[in-house]
Amino acid sequence: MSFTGAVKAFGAVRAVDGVDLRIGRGETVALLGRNGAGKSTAISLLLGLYAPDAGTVELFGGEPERAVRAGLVGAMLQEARAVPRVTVRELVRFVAGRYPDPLPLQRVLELAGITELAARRVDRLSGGQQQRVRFAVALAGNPSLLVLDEPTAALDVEARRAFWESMRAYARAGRTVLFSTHYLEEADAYADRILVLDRGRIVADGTGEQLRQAAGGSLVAFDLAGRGREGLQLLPGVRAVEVRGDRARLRTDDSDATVVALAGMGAIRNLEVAPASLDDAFLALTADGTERPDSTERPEGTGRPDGTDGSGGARGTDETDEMETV
Ligand SMILES: Nc1ncnc2c1ncn2[C@@H]1O[C@H](COP(=O)(O)OP(=O)(O)OP(=O)(O)O)[C@@H](O)[C@H]1O
Repeated sequence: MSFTGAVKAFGAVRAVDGVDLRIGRGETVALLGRNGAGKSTAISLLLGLYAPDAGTVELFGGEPERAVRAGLVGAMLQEARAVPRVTVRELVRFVAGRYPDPLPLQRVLELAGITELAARRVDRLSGGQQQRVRFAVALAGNPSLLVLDEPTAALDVEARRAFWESMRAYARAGRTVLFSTHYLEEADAYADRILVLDRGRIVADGTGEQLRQAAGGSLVAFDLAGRGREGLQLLPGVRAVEVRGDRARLRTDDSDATVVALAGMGAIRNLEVAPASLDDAFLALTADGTERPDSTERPEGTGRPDGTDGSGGARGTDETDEMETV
């Protein structure tokens, strides 16, 4: 799948604002971004629901619509209204029947965790149950690419865990999965690659670890014990300083150097060093302040992920042409 300079605007709002992107076969990719960042619009472009105003979007080497019609894509969108009167089984069977090589019905119901709901009417299910039915509908055709827009938004903790297990089982068989989410920990745990979208642009592209690095590798916290914050910003490695009450938190690229400098100042009361969380990374990447990289370039330290098997080393952008693209 590829986006090349893709733009989609609604009046003055550029919901997708010049996105360049390639996703290879077999990748599991998370799309992260604040409300209104452009995730759903990007997904709609990918599925051919919108045509780009500028640039191109390709799926399986051609127009998205063609790939969708050929049954290569299964999608779970945010606001599908339940079809009245049909049962879960009837709906899933109907959808599966429209694909050339569907999964067996029982398998779909099992993967979506709705075996016991099969005889129930779709329009009488709870929000979370309907969401699982939408997942079943997306899976039914055994698509090569699964696109999921906030798939776990209405799910309880148990259903969420079951959902991710099924998604993983599906992805393990070599399928490509693209999902959007607001849950950073889900992106970190289940995607090999995280794309952060902000105001219609991709501001980061890498593994969770790479994003954490890009945001500033570590957090160093200590008690100010009455001293001021002056000079902390200038300590080696420090990128950002936050003071709450008597406690200072420094985001640093080089925690060793920062700690040595703090020790030299005698500022080591209740000293703590912790890796930056993905939340920190996300906030740094999408904040309105100066910390946000204000171009479409990847922030330093991010790049294409090296996959999760640890065998391949980092994939440079210059190799992307060799990637087998969805
Ligand atoms: N059909 C539309 N008409 C007008 N504006 C739209 C339309 N769809 C999206 N937008 C605008 O485009 C921007 C991106 O919206 P989009 O739904 O893609 O964001 P999102 O990242 O999916 O947000 P959320 O996390 O809230 O679902 C927003 O400013 C939104 O208001």
